[in-house]
Amino acid sequence: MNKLELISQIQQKKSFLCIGLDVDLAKIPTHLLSESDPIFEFNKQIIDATHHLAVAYKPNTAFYEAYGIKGWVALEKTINYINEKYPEIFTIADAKRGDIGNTSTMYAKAFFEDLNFDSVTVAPYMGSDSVEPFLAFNNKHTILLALTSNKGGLDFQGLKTDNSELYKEVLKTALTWKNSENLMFVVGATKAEYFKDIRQIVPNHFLLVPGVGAQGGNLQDVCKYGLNNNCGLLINSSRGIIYAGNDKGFALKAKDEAFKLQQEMEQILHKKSQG
Ligand SMILES: O=C(O)c1cc(=O)[nH]c(=O)n1[C@@H]1O[C@H](COP(=O)(O)O)[C@@H](O)[C@H]1O
Repeated sequence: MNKLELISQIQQKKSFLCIGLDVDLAKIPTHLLSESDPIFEFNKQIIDATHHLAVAYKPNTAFYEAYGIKGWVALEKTINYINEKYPEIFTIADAKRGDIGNTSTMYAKAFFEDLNFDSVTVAPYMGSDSVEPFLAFNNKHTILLALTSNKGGLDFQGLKTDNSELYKEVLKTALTWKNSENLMFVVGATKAEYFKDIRQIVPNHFLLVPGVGAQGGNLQDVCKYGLNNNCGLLINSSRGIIYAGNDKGFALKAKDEAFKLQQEMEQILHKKSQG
């Protein structure tokens, strides 16, 4: 999917919501556990109930890898289901990869070619030749960790270099890499006060913003400086939406939570369009 298609979906749905499919068998409704593939069944019902409110889904691969082959099969079934039934939706493999060049190429093939995700999250720590193999894929997007939502995110990302903080150097340097137009950046919703500075360095790129909901990030605070003229934000909530209910009506509860965020987003987009 290209960026224009993503922007057009945001405009049509009046939403920039990304739903995180972080499936934990200990948290899903118990009646699903007798299904042959409880993880996929859970995802399918969540997706069917929320696809009109969300523009992206983000399975975090940890929640699938933890269940071995069965988990990986459920991940494959989930991405195939989204691509076949809701091809307009932007998909994110949250895998936080990055390695020496030839290894990164294989990671990129796994997520972009074999599984056919639109994007993958990547760590910048190993530098240009660990990220450029991902950027080489046409119409695929590499979402680079810039300033993460967790408390320890500042341990290294906030370190002062000779020039500025490390996360700012990551943003500036990444812009010089080949095919940098295929980049998006992760900035945590819990770091709303940093968005003004970040938008000065990357005014046009999309930012994936996790941390709304369970981690306490605030949508309005993020949007104050995070929005750009194309919206430029994908706001993720995982637990806050998918575990809103845990009985037979869980998908409807998830829909209600997604609807609340979508309504807030619609108002924010409307206000922005009024100047
Ligand atoms: O890359 C991510 O998506 C990510 C980056 C970050 O800085 N913080 C963060 O929470 N995430 C992921 O976003 C999701 C947040 O989930 P909830 O806190 O349940 O909404 C999880 O899958 C995290 O791994």
